Amino acid sequence: MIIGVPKEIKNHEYRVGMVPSSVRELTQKGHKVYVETHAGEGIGFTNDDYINAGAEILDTAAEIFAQAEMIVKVKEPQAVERAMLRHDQILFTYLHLAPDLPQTQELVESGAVCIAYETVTDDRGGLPLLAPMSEVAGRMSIQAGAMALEKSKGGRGMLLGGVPGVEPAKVVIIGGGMVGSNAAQMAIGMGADVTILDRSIDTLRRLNVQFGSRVKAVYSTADSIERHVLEADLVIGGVLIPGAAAPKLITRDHISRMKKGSAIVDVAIDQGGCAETAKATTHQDPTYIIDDVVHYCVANMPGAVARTSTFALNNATLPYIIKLADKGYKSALKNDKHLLNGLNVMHGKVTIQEVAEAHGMEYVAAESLI
Ligand SMILES: NC(=O)C1=CN([C@@H]2O[C@H](COP(=O)(O)OP(=O)(O)OC[C@H]3O[C@@H](n4cnc5c(N)ncnc54)[C@H](O)[C@@H]3O)[C@@H](O)[C@H]2O)C=CC1
Ligand SMILES: CC(=O)C(=O)O
Ligand SMILES: [Mg+2]
Repeated sequence: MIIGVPKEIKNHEYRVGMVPSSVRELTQKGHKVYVETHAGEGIGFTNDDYINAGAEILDTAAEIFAQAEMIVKVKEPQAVERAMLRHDQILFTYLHLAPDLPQTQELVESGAVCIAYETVTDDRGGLPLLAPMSEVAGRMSIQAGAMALEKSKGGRGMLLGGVPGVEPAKVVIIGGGMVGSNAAQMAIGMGADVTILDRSIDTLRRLNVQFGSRVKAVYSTADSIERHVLEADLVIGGVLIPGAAAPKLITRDHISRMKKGSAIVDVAIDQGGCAETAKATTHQDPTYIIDDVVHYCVANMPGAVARTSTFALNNATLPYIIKLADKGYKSALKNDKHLLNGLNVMHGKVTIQEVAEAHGMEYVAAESLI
C-alpha cells in the first residue's frame, strides 16, 4: 500500500503521524511510505532519518494527498487538507466529529474512508488509541492548571500544594478515566487536595484502589458537581461519552459563582468541552477569563510535548496502521470489530450514531458498508 504522512498544520502542532522506526516496519513489509519534507523536524527527526527508514520525501502536502492510498496523521484534517481527500482514500487520525459540523460535512463529501483514533475500542472496554494522549493531557492538565492559578495569568495566586502552615489548593476532577486518573496522580504528587467525580461506580472503586485516601472519589450528579465546583480552586474537565459531544456539566451559572481567580482546564474541549463557557484555544494563546475564572481549553494539549506524545501515540497506532496496510481497509475492518468501531465516515455515510445524531445526519451502520 502507498502510505502518506503529511506535516501537521494545526497551531503549534509538532507531532507526526509516524516516527522513522514505524516507517521502517512498513517499508520492510514492502509498503511505500511518502513523508512530507520536515514533517518530523520539530521533534528531532530529519528527512534523512525517514529516508534511512525507507521513506521517500515529498515537498508538499498536495503531493502526499494525491499519491497516498492511506493518510496517517495526528490531528483532524484542517480545511485545506479536507479539500485534498479523495474517494476511497483511507484517513487514519483523530477526528472528534460530534462538535464539528463543517469537518463532518466535508469528510462526507470527500467519499474517503475516515477512521478516527478516538473511537477504536478494545476487549477491556477501553479506547486504546485515545488512551496514550489522554495520559499525556491528564498529566499536563495539572501543570496547565498550576500556571493558570498564578496571579500573572489572572488566577488566585495559589500554589497547588500550599506550604507548611498554608492549605493546599482544592482540585476537582470531573471524569475519572484516563485523563482524570492521570491528572489525579500529578495533583496528589504536588500535594493538592484532590476530589474526583465519576458516574461509573466501577471507576470510583478503581480510583479508590489506586489512590486510597489520597483522593475523595465521589459519585457524579448535578448536585455533587455543583457543590464541588463551587468549592474548587482548580477544576479539570475529563469526561467522555465516546463519539458524542461532551455533556455540559459545568454551567454558565456555576462559572459565575466560582471563586474569583479559580481556574478550569477543560481537557474535554476536543469533544466540545464540558463547561458551557469553554471555547477551543491554542498553545499560542491558551487561556481566557470569564467571570474571573481562568479557562484553559487547548484542544491539542499533547502537541506541547510533541516528542513524548508522538512516541506514545505511535506505539499504540502502529499495529493498526500495519493491519490496514497489509489487508486493505475492507478486510481489516471486517475482521476487527474494534477497528470497525473507529470508522466514522465512509463513502459519504456517517457510521457513528452519536455523530449522526449531533448533526441531524443519517446514520448507516458500519457493518452494512463493508
Ligand atoms: N484537549 C486535549 O488535548 C485532549 C483531550 N482529550 C479528551 O479528554 C476526554 C477524556 O478522555 P479519557 O479520559 O480518555 O476518557 P475515558 O473514557 O477514559 O474517561 C472518561 C470518564 O468520564 C466519565 N463520565 C462520563 N459522563 C460523566 C459524568 N456525567 N460525570 C462524571 N464523569 C462522567 C466516564 O465514566 C469515564 O470514566 C475526551 O474528550 C478526550 O478526547 C484527550 C487527550 C487530549
Ligand atoms: C486526543 C487529542 O485531541 C490530541 O491528542 O490532540
Ligand atoms: Mg465568580
